Amino acid sequence: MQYSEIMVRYGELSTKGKNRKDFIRQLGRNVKRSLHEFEGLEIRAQHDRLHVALNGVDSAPVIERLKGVFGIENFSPVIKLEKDFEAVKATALTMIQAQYKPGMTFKINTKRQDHHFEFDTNQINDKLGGHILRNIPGIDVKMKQPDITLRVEVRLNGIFLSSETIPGAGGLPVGTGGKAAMMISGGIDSPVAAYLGMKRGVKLDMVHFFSPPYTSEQALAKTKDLTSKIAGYAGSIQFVQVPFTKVQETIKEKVPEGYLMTIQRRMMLRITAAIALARGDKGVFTGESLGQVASQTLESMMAINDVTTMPVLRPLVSMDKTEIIRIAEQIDTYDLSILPFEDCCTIFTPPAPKTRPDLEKTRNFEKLIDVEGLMQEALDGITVTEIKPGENYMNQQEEVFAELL
Ligand SMILES: Nc1ncnc2c1ncn2[C@@H]1O[C@H](COP(=O)(O)OP(=O)(O)OP(=O)(O)O)[C@@H](O)[C@H]1O
Repeated sequence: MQYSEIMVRYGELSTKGKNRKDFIRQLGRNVKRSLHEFEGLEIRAQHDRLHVALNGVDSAPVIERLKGVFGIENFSPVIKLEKDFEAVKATALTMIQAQYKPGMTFKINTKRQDHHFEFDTNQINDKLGGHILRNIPGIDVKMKQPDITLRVEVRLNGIFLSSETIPGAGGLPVGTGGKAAMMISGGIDSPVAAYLGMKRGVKLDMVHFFSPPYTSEQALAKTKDLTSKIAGYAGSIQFVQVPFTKVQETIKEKVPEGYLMTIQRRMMLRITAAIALARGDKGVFTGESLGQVASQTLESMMAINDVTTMPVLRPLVSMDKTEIIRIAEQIDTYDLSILPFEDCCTIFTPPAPKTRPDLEKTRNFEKLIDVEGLMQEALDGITVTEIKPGENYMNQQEEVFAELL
């Protein structure tokens, strides 16, 4: 069916009073960015709804994209007709026929803005309902929770028909909640935490630590691919890669084994907080949850958090692994995450790290390394890449390997 426009209903932002205007403007920008390659679309963000005029563009791929934009409660593809009631009847029938399966019920729901139109609301409901009943044998009318609701809006500039309400991604438009740094590994959890952070309207810069030659180019490429998946919800994401080999080697050489992991994490958080500050980010997100591994006890979090006053946000803190995996599957990061590439943290983690590190001991052991010097060296080595949806870094790596062979 060739629709003329998609009508988008706002989510939570409608309750946000004075911020409403900013939210609508940001959502408009985000929708434009996510639909940028469809030529001919006209996007108008108005105070109650956002309209995407299709101007002949196929609605199916546009609908798929809109499903990933935060701040949208739901949306409906709409057909706009001139005020010709015969045409309205014919189109209404085609729309319901397209959705009808034996046993289904329907109702017509009319709103009339143009009070000069030849029929009033009840007449329109009756006439269209009768036309459907006569032409689709077996279909029944049901007022409460019918399977199909055909919405008819008689506006000043035409008659608008819609019969489908497609759920949106919910949440708040990315960008309305400020900006933060996200510590992303190649694992299952951090991409899910990133998704949940963005769902609350936060724009994220990804920060990733890698340790060549202990971690491979493929492991780095995999994390970039995960970022590309998440970028589908944000338009594009800045990926900050931080060389971490020297820090890890020094810690391994100088610090007692039980405290290796805690001090490594402190260095990671310190460096991330410095990057965040320099980029105007107001917090650090991680994929930690309570009680999964040694770094994720309250004692451990206290010993690690000690290095910064920036808020450290952990959207997964109370989730079970099965819940996290379910979201990873839904956002299509799971299959990538489980590819077996090494992470710099796991490589240098001793078999028995302290699960309840002591804060004073941690601070004292850390004095054995040159914190400032190592931090500066890592910061001097960072590379920033702009990552867009649909990019594929792992394949590029395979091509490089193929050339070398
Ligand atoms: N190489 C890395 N670069 C950036 N952040 C990292 C890195 N490794 C771990 N982190 C951060 O520390 C958090 C905890 O990592 P850890 O490996 O202990 O747990 P995890 O539950 O396996 O997390 P994930 O599945 O995200 O790797 C990660 O979610 C991420 O936020």
